[in-house]
Amino acid sequence: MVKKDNVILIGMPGAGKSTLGIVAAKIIGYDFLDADLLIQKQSDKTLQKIIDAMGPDGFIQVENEVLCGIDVHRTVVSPGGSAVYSEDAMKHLSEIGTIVYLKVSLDELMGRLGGLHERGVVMKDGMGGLADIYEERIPLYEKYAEVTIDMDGTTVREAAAKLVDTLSMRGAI
Ligand SMILES: Nc1ncnc2c1ncn2[C@@H]1O[C@H](COP(=O)(O)OP(=O)(O)OP(=O)(O)O)[C@@H](O)[C@H]1O
Ligand SMILES: O=C(O)C1=C[C@@H](O)[C@@H](O)[C@H](O)C1
Ligand SMILES: [Mg+2]
Repeated sequence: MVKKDNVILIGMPGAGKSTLGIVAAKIIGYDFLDADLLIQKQSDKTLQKIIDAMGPDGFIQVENEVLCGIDVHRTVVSPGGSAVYSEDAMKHLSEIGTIVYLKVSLDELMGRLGGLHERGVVMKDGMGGLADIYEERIPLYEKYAEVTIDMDGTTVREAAAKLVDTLSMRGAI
């Protein structure tokens, strides 16, 4: 059986997967892997270029393949917010780690991101903005979450502490 010794952060763009992933990894002595950077490295293109060239579905396919190939131990993994569109990838990630959903309200995300300008996100046809993405994805984050942490109203430092405390209490690290 594969050892489930990683921590996988999921959640909306701007939920803090990348920001908290590296801070938490330092606190608990794990490695850190930002899967967005892995996609860029393996494709030799920026995320935005992949999305522009292949469209949302093409990007999701690339992301799925890259996530399925992740083979790490004692690592905090931060995929992009769109990872939950890929069933194979989520199956693989849930086999190698504990899936932690960083739950942040739409209001708080709006405040953090100020909309979606300058931030490459997978926006399917007919979607108008962050609220549409939020509505479509919340059931997916909830479906895959083994642990859910409400991060509204926290500073980065408080959120990192909350993440580490929760993981420790759950025996996930
Ligand atoms: N409590 C908090 N926890 C995490 N990030 C916070 C918090 N409060 C504010 N922020 C800010 O919100 C942003 C989170 O962005 P980050 O890139 O980490 O999100 P992400 O979940 O990795 O998104 P993506 O899916 O696009 O990769 C950062 O600018 C960070 O400084
Ligand atoms: O949530 C999203 O749709 C995305 C988030 C980013 O991290 C990247 O993975 C990509 O730009 C898509
Ligand atoms: Mg990120």
